[in-house]
Amino acid sequence: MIVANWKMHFDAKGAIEAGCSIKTELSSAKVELAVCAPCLYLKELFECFKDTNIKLGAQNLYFEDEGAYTGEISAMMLKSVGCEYVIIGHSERRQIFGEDDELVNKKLKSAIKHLLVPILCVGESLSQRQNNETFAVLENQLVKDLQGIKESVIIAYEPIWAIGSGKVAQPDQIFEVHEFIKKFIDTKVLYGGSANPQNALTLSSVANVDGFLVGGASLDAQKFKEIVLSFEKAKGVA
Ligand SMILES: O=C(CO)COP(=O)(O)O
Repeated sequence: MIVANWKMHFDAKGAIEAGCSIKTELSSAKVELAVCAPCLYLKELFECFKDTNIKLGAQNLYFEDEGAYTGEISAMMLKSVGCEYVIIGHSERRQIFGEDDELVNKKLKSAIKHLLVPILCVGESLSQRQNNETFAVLENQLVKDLQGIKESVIIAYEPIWAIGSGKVAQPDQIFEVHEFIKKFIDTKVLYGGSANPQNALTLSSVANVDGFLVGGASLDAQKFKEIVLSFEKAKGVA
């Protein structure tokens, strides 16, 4: 599965153009694809992607269904515009917006209640990796974030130091972390962090990489397509 995380990019016209390009380039892809777009553009993208294999996702939600929560968007709302996936606990939300594991857990439960498939992001910072704390950090996140949750949640391993930095994690680093996560929860584990057309084949060759969560390179349909094709080639699904 390959997921685009557009983050806070594009105006309305740009988002629809990017969505249409992805549709043109990738409607015959064999792997599962999802585009996690800014909420404003979801409804129009839903129309664009209908009758294709490209699914729609959001990048965040608030855990209550409705109420006096100015500026927030709920799982119920996302579902009503055709979302099937939602990214939860991205490191940018944890670091910039102060989301803690308790909040992430509530958000996951709300997504599941409304039949959205959550993509839970976990990952260590550079200093945590340098201090050999990677597995302790991941275990702590997984235990707290997934408390009381048995339903299928997709996990994205996103080392914070690799996000948007051009510093991609090495295959052996990814392999051992994905193995650790899969021992904890039997589910798909995606890799995220500077995945691009140049490194996609190497990263896809890591046996327990079940896909990617792609930031920067997903803004360009050609680059996104090259990542998808490399993944299909490496996994023998082309
Ligand atoms: O944060 C990411 C995806 O959620 C990764 O972003 P980049 O692919 O831009 O490094």
